[in-house]
This record gives sequence, C-alpha cells and structure tokens, in this order.
Amino acid sequence: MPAPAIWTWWVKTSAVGSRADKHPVPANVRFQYGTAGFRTIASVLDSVLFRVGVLAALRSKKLDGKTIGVMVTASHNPEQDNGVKLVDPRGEMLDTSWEAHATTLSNASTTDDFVSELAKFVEKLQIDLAKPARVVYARDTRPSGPALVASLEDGLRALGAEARNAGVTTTPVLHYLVRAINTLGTKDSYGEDSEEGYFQKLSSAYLKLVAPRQTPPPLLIDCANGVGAPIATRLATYLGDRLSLVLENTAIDTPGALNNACGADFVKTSQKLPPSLAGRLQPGQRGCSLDGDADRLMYFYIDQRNQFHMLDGDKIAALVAAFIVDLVKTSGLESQMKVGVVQTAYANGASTKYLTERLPVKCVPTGVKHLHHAAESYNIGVYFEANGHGTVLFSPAAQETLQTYEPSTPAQATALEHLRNLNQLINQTVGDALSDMLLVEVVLAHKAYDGSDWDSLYVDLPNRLVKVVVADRNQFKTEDAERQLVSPPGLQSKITDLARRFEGGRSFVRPSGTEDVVRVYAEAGSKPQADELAFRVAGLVYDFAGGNPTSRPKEFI
Ligand SMILES: CC(=O)N[C@H]1[C@@H](OP(=O)(O)O)O[C@H](CO)[C@@H](O)[C@@H]1O
Ligand SMILES: [Mg+2]
Repeated sequence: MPAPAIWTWWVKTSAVGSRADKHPVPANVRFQYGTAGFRTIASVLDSVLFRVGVLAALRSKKLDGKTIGVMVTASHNPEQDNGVKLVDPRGEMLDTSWEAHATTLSNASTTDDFVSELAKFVEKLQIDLAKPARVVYARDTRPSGPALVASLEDGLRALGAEARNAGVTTTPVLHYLVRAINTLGTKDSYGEDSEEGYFQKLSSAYLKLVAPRQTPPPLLIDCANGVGAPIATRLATYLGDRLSLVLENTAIDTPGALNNACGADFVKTSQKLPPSLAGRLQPGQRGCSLDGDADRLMYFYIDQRNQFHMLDGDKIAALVAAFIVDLVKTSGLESQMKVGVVQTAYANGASTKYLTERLPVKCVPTGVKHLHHAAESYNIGVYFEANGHGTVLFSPAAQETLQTYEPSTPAQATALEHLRNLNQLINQTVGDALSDMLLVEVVLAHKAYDGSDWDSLYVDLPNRLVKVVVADRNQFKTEDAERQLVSPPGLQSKITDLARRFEGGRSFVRPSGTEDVVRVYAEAGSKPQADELAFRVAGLVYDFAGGNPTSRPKEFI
C-alpha cells in the first residue's frame, strides 16, 4: 500500500529525509528491538540511534508531549557493543506493541524506504505531528557512547523535539528521571527531576530505615568498571558514616576493562569471585557486583576457608519478601495487603520452595517486562530474575493504604513507617542495583544477619546452564512459562523421562531471546548429577535439531 501523500510530503519537507541520509543503514545487518532494546556491536548502530531519536519523538507526540526516555547502553555486554532502549512516561519499559515498529523502522534499508515506513506509521497510529515532543536521554560509559548520542540527537532535532541530556548515568537513574519529570508538581510526584533528587530520595529513606540499627562493616562494591562507579561514589556521600562503601573496579577510562572478568554477569555465570577482588574482599565481608549499567546486583562473601558463596537474585527475593511479609503482618495490614513473588523458570528450585511456604509465587517467561507486569497484580509484588535484576512494586492501592492506615499500637506504627520508607527506597520503575543494594543492607541490618546467615535461608540446588547452537532456534517453542517444550514434537517427553531418573532432577529448554542459541537448564541433588542431566538434555536438543554428528560438542552425552 503506498504511503498517504500528505505524510510522505511532510516527512520529505521536514528535516527527516535529509538528516536520515547522513545515517545510512549498514549492509547485511538485521536489527531487532528485543527484551533489552537494540543491542549489538556499536560500529553498526549509527542509523539505529538516529531512527530511535525520531521514534522517541513520535512516541512523545502520540502521548501528548509526555517525556520519553532513551538509554544508550549495552549493560553487561563486552565494551565494543552498545545498544539503546526507550522508556515510557511512567519510567517503565517501552510498550510492547511499539517494539515491532522500532524493528521495522530500523530495518528500512534506504532513506526513501525509511521515509515511507515513517509516513505509514504516523498515519496508522494517527500521530498528531503538531503535538510537542519531549525526550530525556543518557548513556553509560562506553567509548562508543558520545558518537551514538550525537546520532540520537540528530534524530530528535529532525522532529524538533525538546531534548534533555541527562549525561552519563545508570539505566535506573534515567528511568527515575522519566517518572520524576512526568509527575513533577502532581500529587503523584516521584521526586525531584535530577540525579540529586534520586540520591536524596534513596538516601533519606535508607537513613530512616536503619536509624536505630548498628552501622554494619564496610560493603565492597564491584562496579564492573562501568557507570555504577561514579554514581555509587556520589551515593556514598549521601550515606555518610551510616554505610561505608568500598568501591572496586572503577576504571571507567581503561580501554577494555568494562565488564571484563568482573560485574554481576561474570559472577552469576562463572559463580566465582572476580579475580580483581582476590585479597580485597576479606573473609566474612559482604561484597556485591553491579553490571555495566547498574541495573543488576549480585551479592557474595568468602567464608573462613576461602570458599566463595554467591547470593543471587533468588536469594535477594527470599530475603526481601520474607522481611516485607513480616512487616505487613506486624503492621496489622495482612488482610488488606497481598504480597506475592514473581520468578522465572531459572529460579533455583530451593528458592521457589522457600518462598512458596511463605507467600504466593508466580512463574512467568524470561524477561523483565513479564516479571514487572505480573508483579503489578499484587499489592506488593516482589520480582527478581536469578541474574539479579528485580525490584519490589507497591500498587497504587497499597500506596493509598500506607498513607491512610491508622495503626493501633506502637509496634504497628513502627512497621507501617518502615513500609512507607521502603516504598521510597525501592525504585518503582525498574530493577536498580543501587536501590536494591540499600534494600538488602536494610534487611541485613534489621535481622542482624551477615552474609552466611542470609545464605543459610535455604541451600541452592546444584544447577547447570548450557548453551546449544542449533541451525534454527525458532523451531523450539514452549508453554507453561517456558517450562515445557511443545516443539520439536517428542522432545519434551524425553526430557521429562530423563529428569525423572535424577534425584531432585528438573530440566527445561527454551530458545534464548538475546543470543542465537537454545538454553538448557538442569538441577539435581548433586553438582555432578546436575551437570550430567544438563549435558544429556543438551545432547538430545542437538540431535533433535538435526545437528551435525561430526561437530557434536564432546561434553554432550
Ligand atoms: C538465562 C538468562 O540469564 N537469561 C537472560 C537473557 O535472556 P535470554 O532470553 O535467556 O537470552 O538476557 C535477558 C536480558 O538481559 C535476561 O532478562 C534473561 O534473564
Ligand atoms: Mg543491565
């Protein structure tokens, strides 16, 4: 269908066409707006950033000039990668229905195609181009960031958007800013629309929550040589002597250092202490790792025998959910406030058991947007991916109750005050490593726990994650929150039979949404058993997908 002439005319006569010419699409690259936005090698992203600028401005126009956020980051990926994601007015991730539009616009191969796609899009969504457009954007510390931001700015300029540069900051700060800007001066005001406002909000809630508690020993933070370093440095000044932060891996200007053998993803995947922390983290001391844009958090400690213990997103969920449930009970709000937890199939079975004994638990498909959405169905919804991304959401009804509830005893009043402060402390827009870190510190201080007390809430079931490279991962289809395969036919029953033969055996298979692989997860009563189950299932997957027997990985059984 040809684009309506009026829109084609508008797009051509506006600055879009001529500016788009300066940002040609590289040959033979296919872009996709996935769970984490666009993410790939930075050198091919120029045209994507320009087009995202145009799209962000259009999204703002569509939403009556509300401010849209754009974050330039590739999170825990290697330094040579970069990426970009959009943030909706309430500080949440871009509405899913726009992901496909982003993909289509980014793949139009010439300026003419792009202009024509744009025209169709404006027409289809009935976007009133006379409306204002407002966009706030930020980037992480990657060397490719400044040039990509310049391309983004060109796209924003092409649509005459009012653009605000939030500089170099974390993903959660950018999400905070978007919500703060859009609620400024309203009864739902989220805070001052500045980094200062963010630090103020978090630190004042933290200081109130720990006021009567003992100051804990220093906490070591592995900043992944990323943007968490400057932001945590500033946060530390607001915490004063109530929490001393020892920052490690802060080399944001050292080429190649970002996420290299450090950071939350390294800790989760290798289940090891980053080598750079050897000798820095004392036995018994609490440590944690952020990822490259500081939205994931992993805790850990080493015991007196130098053994490493990882406290992942599941352990954070267990710690925090149990604490909140206790506060809700103590405050007398139990009948009015439903607290629940959301996990994915990757949650360790021991965590699911621990949590299920205490509160409702839901399992949803991988990807933060699914968890976030499901958590909104509770009054207080705790969600964490095992990899350390998560937060706790307070529904509007819960916030109202917290404001209006009249406690009848001093104990109820104290618990209520704690819940109110937690609502201020916890980032309501997205997983936030620094906010989550303060949350964990609050619970540890209240419970007088050290790392090992926390760790012993439950014992992780040994597990193994294996990647299988197949010709076409799209032939793998799942149901039941990704725990059952429906295609290829016949494979699921073989996996089920196999898992049954292992004590405590559980295994599932799903196509990755971010890499061209199929992931196999397995749990069993011992580490060798978990490994064996994972490699047996990986072998089945490889064979079912028609893998070449001569290049079959030798560890597959
Ligand atoms: C097993 C695993 O850790 N999967 C990660 C990974 O998704 P995959 O779809 O498995 O590639 O990246 C996602 C985005 O960062 C994250 O949400 C998810 O938890
Ligand atoms: Mg991240």
